[in-house]
Amino acid sequence: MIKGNSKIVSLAEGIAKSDRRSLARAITLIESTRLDHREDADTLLEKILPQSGNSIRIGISGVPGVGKSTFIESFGMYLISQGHRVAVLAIDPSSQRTGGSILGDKTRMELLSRQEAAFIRPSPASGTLGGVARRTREAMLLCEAAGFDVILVETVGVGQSETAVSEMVDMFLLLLLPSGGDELQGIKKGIMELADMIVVNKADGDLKPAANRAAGEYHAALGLMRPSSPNWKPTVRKCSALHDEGIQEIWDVIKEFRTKLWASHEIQDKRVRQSVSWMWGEIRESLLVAFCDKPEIQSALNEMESEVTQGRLAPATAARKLLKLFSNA
Ligand SMILES: Nc1nc2c(ncn2[C@@H]2O[C@H](COP(=O)(O)OP(=O)(O)OP(=O)(O)O)[C@@H](O)[C@H]2O)c(=O)[nH]1
Repeated sequence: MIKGNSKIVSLAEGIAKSDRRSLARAITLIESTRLDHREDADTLLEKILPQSGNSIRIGISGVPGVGKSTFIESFGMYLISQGHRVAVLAIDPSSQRTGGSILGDKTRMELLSRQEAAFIRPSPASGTLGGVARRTREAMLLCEAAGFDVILVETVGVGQSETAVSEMVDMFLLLLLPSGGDELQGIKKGIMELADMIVVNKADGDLKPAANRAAGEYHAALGLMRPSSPNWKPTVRKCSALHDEGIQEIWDVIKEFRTKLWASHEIQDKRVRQSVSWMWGEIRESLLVAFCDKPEIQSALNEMESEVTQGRLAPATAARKLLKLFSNA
């Protein structure tokens, strides 16, 4: 117990001094599924919580190949040149299936990963989307406590993970390719609706005219949607991540977003809502785990399922019987 505590104290001190090794070790601790590690992680999070929150949290999404890592490298290097400290986290749904992460690995952002003012962490490699999102949120708090003032949370454009990311950030950026029309059809409307800014990447060379057209089409498409904030109309920008063009303009938009929505208290309110819904998500996840772990439930589950399958028991009745077993256990 004492040993555990002194470890936590030294981790917290390391984080407060922006020590990257302490930060990396702390994230490994919160990613652990061991019960004693979880308790240590909770103690650590409680300690660092007052130092968290001083950042702009930005979600970045886009289909594979749109240039996310090129963009994050270029954007991150620009931010560092402006005196910021940048943490890159990821939520990678594919890593849950394959056990390997395609996002946030260091080789994808070679230049950025060598910077003292950057911290890159791949997606937690296992667990449900809810579990992975939780650990990314916690990593975000730890990065903030370590003095990173811009947090980028990256995800692949496949749907559910975008929603998870949008629920933990202040602003959501959608990266798109310079091909309107067909692609526009392919993008789920729900994802477009999450975007506070659309960035058409690869606006360079032969792709420039297509990027202009695409930007116009996306602008028109956004115009048809009802903005989620009374103080912010989602906007479209073009850039070439490869040639570092348009990057400053994107940061200008982000700063404008932050200034406006901070003044209107929307960012603060959003963070409060996110925290409360995170708490409920945590309760749901933990209850389900506790439920499935109970031996009484495990031994009754098969029978109940087969009763439901064969139509002998209504699903709701089976659920209630199991819940009763759980609360009596
Ligand atoms: N012309 C041009 N090519 C770019 C630009 N940005 C990225 N690319 C190229 O697009 C390809 C994909 O870029 P990545 O940054 O790996 O894309 P990603 O979205 O991270 O892809 P995944 O790692 O598969 O998710 C690479 O060949 C890049 O060189 C750009 O601004 N202009």
